[in-house]
Amino acid sequence: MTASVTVRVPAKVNVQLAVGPLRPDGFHDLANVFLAVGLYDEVTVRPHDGLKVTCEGPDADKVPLDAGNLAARAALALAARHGREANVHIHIAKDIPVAGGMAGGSADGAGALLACDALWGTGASRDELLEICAELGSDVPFSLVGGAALGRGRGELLTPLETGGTFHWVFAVADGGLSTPAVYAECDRLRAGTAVPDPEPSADLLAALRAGDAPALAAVLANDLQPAALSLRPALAGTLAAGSGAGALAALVSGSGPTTAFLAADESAARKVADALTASGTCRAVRTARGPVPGATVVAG
Ligand SMILES: C[C@@](CO)(OP(=O)(O)O)[C@H](O)COP(=O)(O)OP(=O)(O)OC[C@H]1O[C@@H](n2ccc(N)nc2=O)[C@H](O)[C@@H]1O
Ligand SMILES: Nc1ncnc2c1ncn2[C@@H]1O[C@H](COP(=O)(O)OP(=O)(O)O)[C@@H](O)[C@H]1O
Repeated sequence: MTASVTVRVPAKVNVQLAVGPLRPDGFHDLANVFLAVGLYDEVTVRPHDGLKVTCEGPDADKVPLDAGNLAARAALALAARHGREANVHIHIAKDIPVAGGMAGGSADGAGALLACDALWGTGASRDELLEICAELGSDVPFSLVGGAALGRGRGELLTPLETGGTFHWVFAVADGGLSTPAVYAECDRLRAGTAVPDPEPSADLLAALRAGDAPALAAVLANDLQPAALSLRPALAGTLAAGSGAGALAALVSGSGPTTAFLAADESAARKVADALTASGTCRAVRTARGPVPGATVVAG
């Protein structure tokens, strides 16, 4: 019997996040172009008497360890579908910033799902796993799939995208998180009274991804949630300016923030931007990562 299974799952940055009007169900239709980047959480599951979640890492104290944890919810959802108990100890080695707009919770949900499927020998199909992911959260399917993808609907309906190369990113991690629903609500407030178009992917952006052309991608990066994140956290403007001033090709808020993302021309440019951001004192931590990278992957067990 397998003693444990470990799954590695990447963070994401949204290279385009076009947000449509508020839907009656409280969500927004999106054109959400995801890129998986090489910052990872690792989720390990092993048999246990009952369900237990533990977490280690610099942000571990901010992660809920009860049944609200997305990893626990994933295990419970898979177990319920297959008529078994979720008797499992889930351990999360967390490196993705918490509540940072990089889908760390979603990563843990997708990771726990894949890990439990392997541990229990459930043999769930890819489609079933994706269906459970979509029930857990809008971003969870992408954490399973990785690479680059266009998310339609509330972000859960994925079409894989071709990429022609590797993009070099720098991430400035802010002090504290931002609540995703609060950022969407602020976006609605800021746009009240204006006509909000249906969200559409940018053809130029998809072409830049396909070509692996960083300057072309930089010219069209777009996040409709950025004004809302800046409104709730005005200090982020200073972080964006610090990275831009250090030679980043482009700077933007990652998803709902407050992590800010900087696209660099190459690895050495990324290093310079990272050093300048660290020296600027405008953020808590600085990380570099490349993308695209694969989605949730079993690495042990
Ligand atoms: C903004 C994005 C961009 O990729 O991610 P983050 O930057 O937070 O990581 C996502 O849309 C976040 O996806 P996720 O964090 O999975 O959200 P969910 O759990 O599905 O929804 C949480 C809440 O966010 C709002 N929400 C989410 C998705 C969506 N298309 N429209 C929304 O309005 C709703 O208020 C919802 O109740
Ligand atoms: N495994 C998890 N890791 C992190 N946060 C989680 C997890 N499960 C549930 N959460 C909750 O989800 C919220 C959003 O976390 P996260 O997914 O890291 O950020 P974001 O939605 O900005 O990408 C957290 O504040 C926390 O309350």
